[in-house]
Amino acid sequence: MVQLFKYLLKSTKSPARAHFRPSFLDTLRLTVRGGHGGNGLPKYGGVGGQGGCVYFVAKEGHTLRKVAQSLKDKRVHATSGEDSSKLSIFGRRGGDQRIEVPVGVQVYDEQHKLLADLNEDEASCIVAGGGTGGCTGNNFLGRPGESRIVNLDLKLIADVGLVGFPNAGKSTLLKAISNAKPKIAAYPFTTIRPQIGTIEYSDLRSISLADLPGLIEGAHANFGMGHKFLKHIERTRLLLFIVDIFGFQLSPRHPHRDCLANIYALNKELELYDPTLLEKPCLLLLNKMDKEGAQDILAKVEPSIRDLSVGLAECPEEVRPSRVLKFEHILPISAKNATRISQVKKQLRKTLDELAEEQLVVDGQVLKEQLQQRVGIRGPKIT
Ligand SMILES: Nc1nc2c(ncn2[C@@H]2O[C@H](COP(=O)(O)OP(=O)(O)OP(=O)(O)O)[C@@H](O)[C@H]2O)c(=O)[nH]1
Repeated sequence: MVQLFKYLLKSTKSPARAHFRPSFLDTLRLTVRGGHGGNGLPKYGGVGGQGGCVYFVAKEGHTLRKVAQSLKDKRVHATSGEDSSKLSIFGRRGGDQRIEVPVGVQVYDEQHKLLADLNEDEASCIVAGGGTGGCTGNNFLGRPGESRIVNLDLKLIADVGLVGFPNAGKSTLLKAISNAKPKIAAYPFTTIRPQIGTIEYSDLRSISLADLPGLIEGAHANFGMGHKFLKHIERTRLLLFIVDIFGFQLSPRHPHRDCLANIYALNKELELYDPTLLEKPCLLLLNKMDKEGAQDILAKVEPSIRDLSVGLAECPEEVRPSRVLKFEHILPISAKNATRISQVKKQLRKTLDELAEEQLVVDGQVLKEQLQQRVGIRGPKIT
């Protein structure tokens, strides 16, 4: 009977747990410890085996949730090195612990010092070295391995980051332009976790587009879901801003901001979070152009959007940025009716290709300088 009750309770609890469990995990804290070095054997000058180390390897498709599930107590220990013995003068090395983590993970120590940035497949780093084996230098006593607490912080890597306030139409655009299937509803904060879609082109090239939800005024100060999503923008190469042409009001307690004020507010949020974000190339989409009156608003605000510094003085002080964005392109669209979506697709591709070309030139220049330094003045002339 007791068993039956236990079983029934378990079966009623699990759906609720599953419902409340946040499905997107982007930070994880682990305790890692390298193996102890084995002891040496003074009589024969035997050397103990080195302790194994703990290392992380980035794997495409892996998630932090999988890591958390595989390490129940969030502790990882490598095994100790073998002691030296009469039969084995050199003790065997301890076994390493390999932990697979998602691509895009940054590893920090307790003092928030960056230990490694695993931003490509198969990138790896040692997070806890093994202790040295006992030998003459340490009185034949093996040393303990390194031990520390590490924080894994996942920052998504996408070519394009979609930046906009709630209800602007980010999910609708993502659905229209890519293979993603986000949830769409007529109320703010429908999207509660980052969504990534892939845009495919006829020449088989594809680019990734991340919808970064939860951006509101004050997000830079961690208001709302603040940094949880803003941090993902850092890893994108291009920012795609999207605003509702009719403006946005977060709640009846907040002021209604028109489309131009929203652009300034987005500008200010990024500036306060990390001013270097303003240096990224950016495009602007003015959404919901299918609605009545949209064309009139567009005609009125377009000149001010083309040069944001012009209307800065009239912008409400609380959303006034000190440095304004310069959009490379401005496109009025209707995400709902898929109007001008193919143009957005083309423009994204064009801008990213241009960026890649510029990067190629920079990389070439760096390589040339490195070669010149290595070969020196007596080597062959590098042109
Ligand atoms: N008329 C019109 N409505 C649109 C358009 N794009 C989106 N909407 C509507 O605007 C509402 C919000 O759209 P979403 O795509 O969920 O907006 P979001 O920016 O993802 O919102 P959050 O999930 O809160 O971040 C929905 O009711 C959409 O149907 C458009 O081009 N025209």
